[in-house]
Amino acid sequence: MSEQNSSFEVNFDGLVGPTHNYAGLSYGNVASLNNADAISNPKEAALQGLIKMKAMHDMGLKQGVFAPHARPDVSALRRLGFTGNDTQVLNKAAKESPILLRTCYSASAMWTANAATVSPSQDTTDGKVHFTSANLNNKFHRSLEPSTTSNLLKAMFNDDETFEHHTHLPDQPFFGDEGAANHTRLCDEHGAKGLEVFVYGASSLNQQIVGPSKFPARQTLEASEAIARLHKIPNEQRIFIQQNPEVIDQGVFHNDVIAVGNANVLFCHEQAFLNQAQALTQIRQAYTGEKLHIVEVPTHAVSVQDAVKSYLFNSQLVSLPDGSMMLVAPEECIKNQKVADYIESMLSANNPINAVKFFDLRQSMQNGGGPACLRLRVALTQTELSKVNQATLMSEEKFNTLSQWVEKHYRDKLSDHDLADPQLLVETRAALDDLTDILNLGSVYEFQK
Ligand SMILES: NCCC[C@H](NC(=O)CCC(=O)O)C(=O)O
Repeated sequence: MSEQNSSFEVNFDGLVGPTHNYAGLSYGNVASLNNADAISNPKEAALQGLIKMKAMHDMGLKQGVFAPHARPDVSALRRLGFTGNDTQVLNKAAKESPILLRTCYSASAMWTANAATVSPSQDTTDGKVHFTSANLNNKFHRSLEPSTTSNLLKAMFNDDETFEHHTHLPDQPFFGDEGAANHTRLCDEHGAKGLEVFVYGASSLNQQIVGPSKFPARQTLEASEAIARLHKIPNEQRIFIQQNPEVIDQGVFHNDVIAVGNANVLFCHEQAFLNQAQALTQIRQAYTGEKLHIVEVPTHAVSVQDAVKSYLFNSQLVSLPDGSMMLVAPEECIKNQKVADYIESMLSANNPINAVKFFDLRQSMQNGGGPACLRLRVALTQTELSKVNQATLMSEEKFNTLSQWVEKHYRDKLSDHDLADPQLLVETRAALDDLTDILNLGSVYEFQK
């Protein structure tokens, strides 16, 4: 491959929105439920995210920014029967149903691993990069995301010859889709053909497939199959694997809480997949690259409970420009002795992962989102990268502008009580109006149309 058209993985991180709060909305997500009444700090949350983005950029990686959504979602509240002007709608909702008000205030779009599934041009028969926004219909607050996500994706990847955008799958549990959190791509290098691994939690049609019994399976096989079809991925370049229903019941609500892939490495817990030995054999057989490394973590080293608490597998695994591989982990991993010990032993063992960097992402972690949840990966060639909206790419200058923007517009404390304050809506709209200029997005929000 010529230097001119070398390929990269670009991570588009969700910029945490000004209404980041803890509302306990995600049944099956242990952190979200445990922190239901905590007071959030949106300013700190956004800055923690920006520091990670800047650090990735400084390591020579390609880094992008994904804008937050407009919250509160006043039109969702209107659709639910709250009437009057914006202030009246908020007042009525605060009085009649504080929980609905919380859902419409959620900043959950920050977890862009759930924004969409992306297939790079090397994997698609038409040679385009395909995007399907996730319908996220398992949780009401997240089901509000797909149309704005599509607007944003189109404003970021705005070139019809290069990028293909698909409408999210029908808004129905039958096609429950949580985006890239249940999808990974294995390949010798980012510019090579990949094997796309789709991980589902249950099937809507096949009753033989037994899902979890306590917590919901958010991704269905039928959704994953539809996406593989939409993205024009040849049969031999895709595989569908079932997540272990027992770990979903222990709080592994997305596959990226128990496994992460990068290039030719799959890093997973030994209980990640149903019938794991067989599942890994299938993956090995389907892999057409030269060498696949599977780093499987045994339960005696790290229990499922420790994996859920520390978010070890929600680390990002990235290939650095010098060809080495780094684990980008949440700080919670050092605080857990077993996990810290495991990481140390893994770095010196015979596998491609040879460095680790820890980040303080506590504000996001407390809602169940680690480093990998916060980013959407898009593998692009140099030419494709040149077609991306350049204002959405991270640089020293962009980092400074965005940090100042956060300092100017964000509150440092948000509790349930604050959500009834109509001033918060005014503040968020002013912030997002500024942001769409900074990121050159045009009018992507309903309130701007
Ligand atoms: N990939 C990480 C997603 C985390 C997200 N948490 C939330 O929506 C919590 C929101 C709250 O409880 O306020 C979820 O569960 O989908």
